Amino acid sequence: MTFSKLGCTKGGRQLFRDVDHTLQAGHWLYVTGANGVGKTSLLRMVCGLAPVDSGQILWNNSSISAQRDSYRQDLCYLGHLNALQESMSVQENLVFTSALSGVALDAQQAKSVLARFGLHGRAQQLVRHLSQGQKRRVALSRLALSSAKLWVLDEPYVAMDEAGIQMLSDLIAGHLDQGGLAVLTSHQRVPVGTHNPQILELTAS
Ligand SMILES: Nc1ncnc2c1ncn2[C@@H]1O[C@H](COP(=O)(O)OP(=O)(O)OP(=O)(O)O)[C@@H](O)[C@H]1O
Repeated sequence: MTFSKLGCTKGGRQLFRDVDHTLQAGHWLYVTGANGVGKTSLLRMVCGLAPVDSGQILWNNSSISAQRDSYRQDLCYLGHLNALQESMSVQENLVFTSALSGVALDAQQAKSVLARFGLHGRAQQLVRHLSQGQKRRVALSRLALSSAKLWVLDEPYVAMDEAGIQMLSDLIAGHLDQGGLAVLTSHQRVPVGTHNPQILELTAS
């Protein structure tokens, strides 16, 4: 994935401009910078959730805006919010979001991924009855079910305890080992196995 002279304007204010970076398969990009500098805005552009104001984002050497459907298949995005249906059970949420990406998840698969994320026995519980950290774990367990090549994660470690942080780091490392890519923001520096990050520090323009 390549950023070419990428720029972002919000509310008439230029946040950043002329950002150039290339991320190869098997690597991850750690987007850093002060509060409000535009990290989430950058991630939203990478996901196609916000238009690219200036410059380009290339995926497989062509602009993401020219290949929206196929690009979406290659992408798994976890934002600040967990994007869970609070009134549905944990298992229903996993089945539902898997179906949206064309994967038919059975109960056994759901149980085993939940066990892996320390949520054994929670499959039938309503999401609204989970703690913040448990909700985050459900959201993150979607990554383990995703075959997307590019993971875009906005503050994925928020509300996670030490075991959860390790679990997620191992998951990302496994993804990179298989040739995946990840772009993430975090206000805490997190090691991802032996994978050193490429660092993109945004600064106010
Ligand atoms: N739709 C919008 N209209 C106007 N301003 C916006 C809009 N969206 C974001 N902003 C502003 O753009 C700036 C960057 O926001 P963004 O969420 O990208 O920052 P961030 O680097 O992720 O911050 P943090 O570290 O606090 O999460 C902020 O000043 C924010 O108020």
